[in-house]
Amino acid sequence: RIRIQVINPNTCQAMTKTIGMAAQAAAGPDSEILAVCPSEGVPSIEGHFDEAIAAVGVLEQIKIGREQGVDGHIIACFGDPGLMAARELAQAPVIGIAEAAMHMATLVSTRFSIVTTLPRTLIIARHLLQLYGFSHHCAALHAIDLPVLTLEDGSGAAQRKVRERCMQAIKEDGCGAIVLGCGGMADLARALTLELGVPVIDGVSAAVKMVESLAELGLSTSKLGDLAYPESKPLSGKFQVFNP
Ligand SMILES: O=C(O)C[C@H]1NC(=O)NC1=O
Repeated sequence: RIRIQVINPNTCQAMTKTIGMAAQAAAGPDSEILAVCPSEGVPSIEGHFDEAIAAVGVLEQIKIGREQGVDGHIIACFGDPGLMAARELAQAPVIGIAEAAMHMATLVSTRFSIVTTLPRTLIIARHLLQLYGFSHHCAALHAIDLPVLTLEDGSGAAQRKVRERCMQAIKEDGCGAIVLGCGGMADLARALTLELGVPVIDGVSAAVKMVESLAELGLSTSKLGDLAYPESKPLSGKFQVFNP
């Protein structure tokens, strides 16, 4: 039995549910999904400041997951906030949905486009493309120019904008695949793939399959060198939660 902790780094319960359901839909019969979000923090992540705040909550959840003995952790926000810090803290694999979706897209296309939420977060996706070495694989980046939480407002407006932008990207970018740039879009990928006839990739589902693969291969985060457990020192104030 593989237990996978899926962390929505923002504190929106509805989005945590959307993400958890998408993860469960992708999970194999022997996998159990534990969908969580930080007990405190930021309701949505729409920039560098939000990411910095969210990262602490991610690390708290990583610590809890490690104590529960989970077989893998997923950071279900397209900025992959706290990913390397989480890998230092974790024993099991830690995968961010942006890296998962980008890797998957390179396996089924020569170039992919990204569709995300606010224009100001495009720079975060660009930075990740550079960091992960996928800049030359990305044809273009688009934003639907709606706040993240409109994906959970029940109007369907954000979902319609995502569909429009995907169609526009397919027409204009010369891309072979689309990466959905938000954890809250996780439930849209399968229907859009069928309707648009090109791979539309959601990082939550991609990360679930990658964690399952790593777990079954007996691979976990290397503790040799850069990702060794953090140097032990007495943390103070609100960070005492991390003291051993
Ligand atoms: O960066 C974005 O636009 C999306 C990102 N923000 C968030 O709260 N969850 C996410 O996946």
